Amino acid sequence: MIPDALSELLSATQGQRDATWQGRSLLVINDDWGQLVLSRHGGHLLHYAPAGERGWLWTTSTPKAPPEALRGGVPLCWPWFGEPEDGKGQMHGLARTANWRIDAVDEDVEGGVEIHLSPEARLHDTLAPRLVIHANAQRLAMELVTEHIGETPVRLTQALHAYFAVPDTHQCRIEGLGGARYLDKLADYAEAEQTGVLGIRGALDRIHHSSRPLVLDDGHRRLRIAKQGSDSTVVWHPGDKLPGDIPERERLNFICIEPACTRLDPVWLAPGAQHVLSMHISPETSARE
Ligand SMILES: O=P(O)(O)OC[C@H]1O[C@@H](O)[C@H](O)[C@@H](O)[C@@H]1O
Repeated sequence: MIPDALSELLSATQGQRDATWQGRSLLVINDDWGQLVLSRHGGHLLHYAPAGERGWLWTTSTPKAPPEALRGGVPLCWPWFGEPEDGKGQMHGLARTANWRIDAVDEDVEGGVEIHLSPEARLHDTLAPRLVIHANAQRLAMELVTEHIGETPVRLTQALHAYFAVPDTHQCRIEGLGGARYLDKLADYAEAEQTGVLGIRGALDRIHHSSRPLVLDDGHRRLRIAKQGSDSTVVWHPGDKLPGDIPERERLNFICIEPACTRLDPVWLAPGAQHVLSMHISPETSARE
């Protein structure tokens, strides 16, 4: 589900074009394979839909203007997830509020598009990120690549903080986390184990220790969410206490499922090394649990 203004931009677009929305510079693609909207602010994917389908991602209709982060789509949490370790700096890192450059848009790659982005300015002394997005009628994949360009090992935490669009959060079932240990952020990081399918009934904020693929079943559609380079899966919904940039009428239109590297599995990157955090989303047709 995306704001009407973005739907109108897409309707007025054939192929690809640049546009602006809410102070953000966008790349808008409406092609035979499907649709995609990408904001340069944050290197932030706001929308993806295979042709003829309802969008897979939710984006708020009342976003804050830059330099604030936008809620929805897939914000990039980098080079830290959550609060910074030293207490200095903004929640979820610098990438989601930085300006990113679109380095390349390759059309007709596997029947869709491949987009390469990198930050306009340096975001870290020794780590350099870049993002690759692959989209076609069958799948959406994202790779957040981090290269170590310095001299000493560095600790990295991060997330692809995806907001999935759903008709009713309370009807969703998340399959594939059964047996995984998790930290419950709403209970002072108490540790527990997930039993069976995860349903959402209210506020939820958990870091699951898992590298397994999941299925998000929203009652109408089943999406398979696979990942690499990540042993943490964060599941978040604010419940009734909505952040100011989510209108009440959209409260149950999303659920966040975030492939991540967190305090459970920080990456220690050595000089010259590279880490890839990736997420691969595709339709799932068979029941798993
Ligand atoms: O409001 P923000 O900074 O976008 O964060 C939203 C949520 O993001 C989730 O990833 C965190 O686990 C939550 O604790 C947090 O509240």
